[in-house]
Amino acid sequence: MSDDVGGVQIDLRNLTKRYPGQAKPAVDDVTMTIQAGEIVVFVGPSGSGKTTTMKLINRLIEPTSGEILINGEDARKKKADELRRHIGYVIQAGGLFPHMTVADNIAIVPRILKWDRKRIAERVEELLTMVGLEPEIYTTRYPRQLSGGQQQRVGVARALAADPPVLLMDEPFGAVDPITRAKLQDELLALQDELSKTIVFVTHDFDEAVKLGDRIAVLAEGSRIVQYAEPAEILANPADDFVRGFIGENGAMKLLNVTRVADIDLDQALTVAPEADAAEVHRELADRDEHWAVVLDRGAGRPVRWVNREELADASGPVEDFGGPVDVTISGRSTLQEALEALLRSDAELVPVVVKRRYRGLVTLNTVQQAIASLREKAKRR
Ligand SMILES: Nc1ncnc2c1ncn2[C@@H]1O[C@H](COP(=O)(O)OP(=O)(O)OP(=O)(O)O)[C@@H](O)[C@H]1O
Repeated sequence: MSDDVGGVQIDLRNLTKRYPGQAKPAVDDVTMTIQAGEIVVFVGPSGSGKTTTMKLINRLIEPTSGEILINGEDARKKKADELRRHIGYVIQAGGLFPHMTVADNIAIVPRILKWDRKRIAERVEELLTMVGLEPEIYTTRYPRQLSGGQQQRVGVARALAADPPVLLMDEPFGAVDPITRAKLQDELLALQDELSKTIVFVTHDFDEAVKLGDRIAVLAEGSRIVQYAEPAEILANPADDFVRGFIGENGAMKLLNVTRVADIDLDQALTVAPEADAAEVHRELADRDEHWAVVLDRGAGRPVRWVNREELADASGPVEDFGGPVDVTISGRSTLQEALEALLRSDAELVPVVVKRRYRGLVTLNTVQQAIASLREKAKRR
């Protein structure tokens, strides 16, 4: 995420919504802080109150009691219309007006704000480009002439029109096929890298929450917050069986997917120069009771070969004549899942990690296992 945070903090304080005629409140005394520039995902079963909580933020629904502070200011003290101009809102299938062109849909808020024609046209063009739709083709189309994914992109463009600090997204990608959905998710993350809005995102899909969320709020009935934490922490240490139920069977695999190689303790094997004496390397490995050495090239510090101790028994001459070439390396940005994939794909028992072309350490099956164990430990201590 960029340092330049475009979003603002949102505070919900003892927020309650009781619909008329309902025995239980849909939102029951919810208190939480949504930090500026973060994507916070609400996940929870149908009827838990996710949508109601979201609509309380832009006052499409008025609370029965409690407070909503946006950038420290009481949302209820503002005119609802005025408030909504600073909060973009995206719903399933984009929620576009069918009788308006793409350009007119996007221009709704700028027109209310009385921008001049030229400024609006420029903004529409800029936004369409930003969401990956060619302005020349799409400005004059009507929503029915667009695919589901394209409608969704226009919905996002419309929500961003007046550059609001806050975006509310209510199951925006629920109505598109899985491939388009994954693409839209990637696009949202790329946009967010640039814009750093404060985004509240509702979904019932835990995998979507893990992919998009800086933080996930797992909600139960009454919008009760069962756990509110970073995805890795929830995966490593689910608060209870309710959260575990949401994660599903393969929580450990999902944890591999949200953990980056740069953030774990790597194995540190002996590193040697290509011309190092094989017998000496063997002795040193035996002394250290280690199995592998990594040969780094001269100067650049890139891993070029790996050798194991057994191969070096009775060997003589330069170590570069032994062992095998390093043909797979991974970067610090890779996920543990990608590291595991690389390990299983290659014949090697280890995969060197290379950051800025320099060797940093190794990933082995043991490294992966240790990393998961230590993530769990850390999450428990919190
Ligand atoms: N306008 C309304 N009048 C009365 N009850 C309502 C109204 N809207 C929602 N509810 C009730 O409030 C509770 C929370 O609904 P809400 O739509 O916020 O849940 P949700 O978690 O978003 O559900 P879903 O995932 O199915 O969209 C539900 O019990 C619902 O029946």
